[in-house]
Amino acid sequence: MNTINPNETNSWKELSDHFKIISKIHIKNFFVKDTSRFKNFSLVFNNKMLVDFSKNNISKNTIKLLIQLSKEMGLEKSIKDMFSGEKINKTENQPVLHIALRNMSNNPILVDRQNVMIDIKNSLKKMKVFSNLVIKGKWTGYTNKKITDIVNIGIGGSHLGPNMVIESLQQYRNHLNIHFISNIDSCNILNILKKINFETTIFLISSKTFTTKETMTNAMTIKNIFLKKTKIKKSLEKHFFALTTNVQCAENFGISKNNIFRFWNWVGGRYSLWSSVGLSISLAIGYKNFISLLKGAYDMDVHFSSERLEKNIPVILALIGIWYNNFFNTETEAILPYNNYMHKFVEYLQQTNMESNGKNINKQGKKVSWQTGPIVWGGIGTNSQHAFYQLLHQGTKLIPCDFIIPINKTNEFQKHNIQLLANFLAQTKALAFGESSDVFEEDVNSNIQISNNKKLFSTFKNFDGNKPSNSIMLDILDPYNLGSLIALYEHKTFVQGVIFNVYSFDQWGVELGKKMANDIEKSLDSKNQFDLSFDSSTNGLIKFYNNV
Ligand SMILES: O=P(O)(O)OC[C@H]1O[C@H](O)[C@H](O)[C@@H](O)[C@@H]1O
Repeated sequence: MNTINPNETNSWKELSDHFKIISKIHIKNFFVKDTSRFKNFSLVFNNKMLVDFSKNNISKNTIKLLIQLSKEMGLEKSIKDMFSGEKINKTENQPVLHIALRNMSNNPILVDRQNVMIDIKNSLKKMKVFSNLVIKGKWTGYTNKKITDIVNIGIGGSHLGPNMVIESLQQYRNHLNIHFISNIDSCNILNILKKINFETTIFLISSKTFTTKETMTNAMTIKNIFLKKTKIKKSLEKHFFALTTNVQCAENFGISKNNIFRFWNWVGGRYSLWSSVGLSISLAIGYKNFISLLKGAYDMDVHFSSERLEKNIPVILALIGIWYNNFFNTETEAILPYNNYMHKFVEYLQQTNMESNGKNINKQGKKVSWQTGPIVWGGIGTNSQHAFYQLLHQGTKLIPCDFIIPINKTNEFQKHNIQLLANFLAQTKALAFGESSDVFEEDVNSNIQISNNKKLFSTFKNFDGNKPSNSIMLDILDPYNLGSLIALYEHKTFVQGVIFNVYSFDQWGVELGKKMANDIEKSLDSKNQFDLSFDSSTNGLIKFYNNV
């Protein structure tokens, strides 16, 4: 195991010195000095994805030093360890093998000397058969009607991935309506109940552990309402399914054996959309498209595990992220997809990144003295341009951005597509290069007496530029490219975790809140006379609730 901290490496010291030079250079000057800047700082994946990282505060030497850092932190070995099924999730004593779920090669992947590919292939077969039956109307409900609606009941990784993929791939959707119940807030259930007919709806209870409170409470409520209506216990067999690693708990809940779609403990919750947790995806867009999604991710896995670091897209994006996070001390990064269907992408990435690398203890159990995972946020373009871009352009915070756009030339609204692309290009250009306020003077309303205030007025309109961004262009938004894009961000997160020297595949930070919620829930039970043995704030809030 690597035992070095990033800030103890030689590269870190070199990068700190290098930062003092680079931080004084405006991005536009890198372009002046190097007329082949785009060529030198962009990579193409499979002729389908272009990653332009030229509009960053980096030189060739920056990349060289960052790669040196990754080598000192043992990145190459860490990649090998993950792909060969080593138990790299040490705090849970598990391998991390979402890459096995999309392994399209014939190579076996071993966990405790067992080839997991056999179970994975069987699971895929089961998903294929079931998806086809439902889509073709051959799986019917308890009154023999065809299925029209699917409700996925799950939260966190058992919700965000499938929800994001299904939203992003709207254009590949079939006739099935897909709904998600995730929140314990009863508004969520009530809203979905208004839309569905139990006779034609199936429920996928999606939970790796099958113990998550929200999911179990929601599933039990739905089951009770369902049985009240059907009055036949056997009707559950036609309508209730489990996507889980915990077969026993699913059976105890009343799910029949055949209706359990298994996956395994070595799949992290936030990396589980490739497993049976993706059943809602396979139902929504068809099994063939689900396989294309996996294939896109697999090709990115091959690129990530075999390409040299200098040309490795997830590695380069991860290192640029480290450069800002740890040397420029930026606290956040913005993800800005220019595609309306991708409106759930940021929410999904927040879990991937922030749950993985939001850690303050290193692999040796010591408090870190360097910054770890950034705050990930963002929104879709062009809407966000009219909401928060003001701060990106003229605020006091430096926010590195990823602009993402799938090219769209096919539909009849070409004017819209062109305007969308023009905005995408204009924003990254404005951020990087800025513009002197003189350019705007001719726009100034002639009624305004600007002569005295001219200087003052123009400062408000000044764009300093020098704001970094990556541009990611996809040749189309299809299952294959979306798979590649998701895998790219998964691996970026992994690389950063290696460099931060933290364990990226556990999430102990979510436990305390869950435990406290259980204790407080008991005290809210009126039978217990509102136990007020907490701190004065919690007690005060409970008293207010009690008196309303
Ligand atoms: O799939 P489940 O076991 O129900 O877990 C659902 C989610 O809850 C947990 O609190 C974790 O923070 C997530 O990583 C996980 O995806």
